[in-house]
Amino acid sequence: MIELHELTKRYGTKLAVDRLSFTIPPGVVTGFLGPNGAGKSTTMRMILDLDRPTSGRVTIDGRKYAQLREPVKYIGALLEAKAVHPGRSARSHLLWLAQSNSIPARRVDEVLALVGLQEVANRRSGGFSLGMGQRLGIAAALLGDPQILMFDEPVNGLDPEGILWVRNLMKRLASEGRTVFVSSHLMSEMAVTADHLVVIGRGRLLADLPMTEFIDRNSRSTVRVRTPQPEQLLDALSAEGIVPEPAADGAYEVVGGDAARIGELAAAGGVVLHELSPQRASLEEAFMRMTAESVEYHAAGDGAAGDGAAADGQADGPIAAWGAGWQQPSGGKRKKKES
Ligand SMILES: Nc1ncnc2c1ncn2[C@@H]1O[C@H](COP(=O)(O)OP(=O)(O)OP(=O)(O)O)[C@@H](O)[C@H]1O
Repeated sequence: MIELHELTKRYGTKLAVDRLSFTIPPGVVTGFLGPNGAGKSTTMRMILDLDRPTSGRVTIDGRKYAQLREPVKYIGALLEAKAVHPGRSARSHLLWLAQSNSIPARRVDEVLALVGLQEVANRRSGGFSLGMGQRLGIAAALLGDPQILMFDEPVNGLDPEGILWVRNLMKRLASEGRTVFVSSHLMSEMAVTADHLVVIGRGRLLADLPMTEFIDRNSRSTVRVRTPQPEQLLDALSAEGIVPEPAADGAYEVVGGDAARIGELAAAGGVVLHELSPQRASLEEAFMRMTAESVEYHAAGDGAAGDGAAADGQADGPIAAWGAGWQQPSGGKRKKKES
């Protein structure tokens, strides 16, 4: 388990991480999301004692990183920056890491097999593709067989097969009872990998809750209805004050509607339906709505928070949509990128 208590990092006048407090529990995959510059890497670096907090603290199973004997056996990490000498082979890099952390050499071959790099284990890592480099970084993180794993953008540069492999690896590690903390810009991937989400914006905690709750709380649920008898449908629904909105493709949408009730009303009115489908927002839409106010840079002319942003995902949109379990980020209007 990793615990952050009021963790803060200031670089000169820049407040990169602002009093972050949250717990990363074992047994689940915890996703770490935030717009560019939100402070994710800085937070991860402080967890690993690579950056000194300005104030606040991090504990790993109740202890500070510096108090851990042989830390790689407690916590393994893949950070974005590659830390491998390009002239070294994958095997010699891992052997060097193993020797300096009293890990038996046979573990090197185990992790090479685990990440699928056996065949290139003796090649110079300088010639590795981005994806192979990621696999080597993951192998290094797993070397000490730690109970806690942290991955910053692990699927970066991986092909679809590699992405699937990382997804299954994360899930397996969590199912073994390990703590798995992972950041990614690939929302669709995060949506199917993480069980729990921690979202930050401008260094501050925006949300800390299960994935499904994050999406449900921060999205507009709608029911799509398609019929060859639109007038009869509108009549049938109006009996209960339901007013569908026409969608661009000829269907109708009922915001906050109950699909079962709509179906019953349509049936009672003898209305033929060609479609009746509840719509669930994607993680990307929910994320865009929630972080719209805390994005550090937007392209000039970027009206919405992104393609997935709902029309009402502005000013009080994401704030109003959240209950007591989240905090409003500091700062006012979005900053436009200067060109
Ligand atoms: N060494 C540093 N010196 C000064 N400012 C820094 C330093 N490292 C990070 N920052 C600033 O702190 C803020 C947080 O950066 P950080 O890299 O942690 O964000 P991030 O969420 O990981 O972003 P990204 O998703 O783009 O990787 C940014 O505004 C960044 O410019």
